[in-house]
Amino acid sequence: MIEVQNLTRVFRTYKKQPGFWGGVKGLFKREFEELAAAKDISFSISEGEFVGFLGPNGAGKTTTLKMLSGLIYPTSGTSRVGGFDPSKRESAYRRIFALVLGQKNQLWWDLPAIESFNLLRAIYAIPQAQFNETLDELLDLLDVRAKLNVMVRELSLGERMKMELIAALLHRPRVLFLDEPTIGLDVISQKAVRNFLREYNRRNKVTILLTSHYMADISELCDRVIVIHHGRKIYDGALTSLEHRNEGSASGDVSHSAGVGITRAGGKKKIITFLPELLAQETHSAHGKPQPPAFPENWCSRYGETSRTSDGKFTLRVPADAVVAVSQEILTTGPVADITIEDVPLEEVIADLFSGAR
Ligand SMILES: Nc1ncnc2c1ncn2[C@@H]1O[C@H](COP(=O)(O)OP(=O)(O)OP(=O)(O)O)[C@@H](O)[C@H]1O
Repeated sequence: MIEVQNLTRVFRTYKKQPGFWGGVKGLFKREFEELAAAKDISFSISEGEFVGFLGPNGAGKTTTLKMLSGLIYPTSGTSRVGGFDPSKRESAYRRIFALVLGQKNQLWWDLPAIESFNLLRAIYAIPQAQFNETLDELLDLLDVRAKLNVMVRELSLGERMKMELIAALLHRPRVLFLDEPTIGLDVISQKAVRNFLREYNRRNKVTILLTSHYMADISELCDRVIVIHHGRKIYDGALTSLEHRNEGSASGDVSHSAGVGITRAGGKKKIITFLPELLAQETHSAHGKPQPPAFPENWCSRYGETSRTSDGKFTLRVPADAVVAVSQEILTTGPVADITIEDVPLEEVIADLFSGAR
């Protein structure tokens, strides 16, 4: 459905010197700076796929989505979406895709959403019966029927985003480009939008490319992610494989743990956090005799990647296949008030990937 080959976009911007004289100088001698916002990006996406498009601020995500939507021309490279070349801006192409920019509105601010929807029906020449049916389905899925006649400017951010999604989907696009659709929304609205997108993708087999800085959006919706950094693609594959990349060097340090046979084999890592009990007694003497703490400060230094928080909790990163053995060792070493085992947060995995690319 989406084929991108060596897509590149270079922006040329005027570098103005500071101050009044800098401005005057610029009238006679202009200095330009070139920035490749997207460099040689290639990927292909099949019909019905829901793909996360990740990258830090300024990585080139919006620039790529704008090229795929025909809003800006590529400097070089080609793309085809649903068989169309977006840069030709054909009317037939506009009917098969939609772009939702979380930070921009396409609804008229001073009109109720229904008025904008009716206008879009006319623009896309959507047959009335199809329009009614689609609108009905979307209003139910997004639960905003009661807000249809409220001025857009009076809607909450979450309600407005839901209306923006309806506006984008009225013409039943086959491809949906979503640029941070949950930005600024509270957790409940984020969840509602995510549930909607999952259900809509499942029901209609729409191909979706989603950018978001909220990793919950990505982990809940996308099986595959494409990651770009400084305009270049640095990862394209399954989200689970990306999570498995956080196996790294530290896992090797765990192998010589005293009582536990921990393999060096990579695999996904987990975080074990525990709070030793009776912290107060550790540093005081019982019956006049000094008690060595069950978990001295350096207790888990053998585990390589460990730390201790100011509230006394130990945090260990261990290979997933060592979690049971390490937990058992912790629980037999001394009394523990609390213990949790978690996956390494996706935010951290992605941040590691970015810093590696840098
Ligand atoms: N019209 C433009 N003229 C000049 N430079 C631009 C233009 N649009 C984008 N850029 C630059 O291109 C780079 C990529 O911008 P882009 O908006 O694609 O990043 P992004 O990955 O979407 O970032 P964010 O997550 O912050 O939205 C940035 O350095 C930006 O300043």
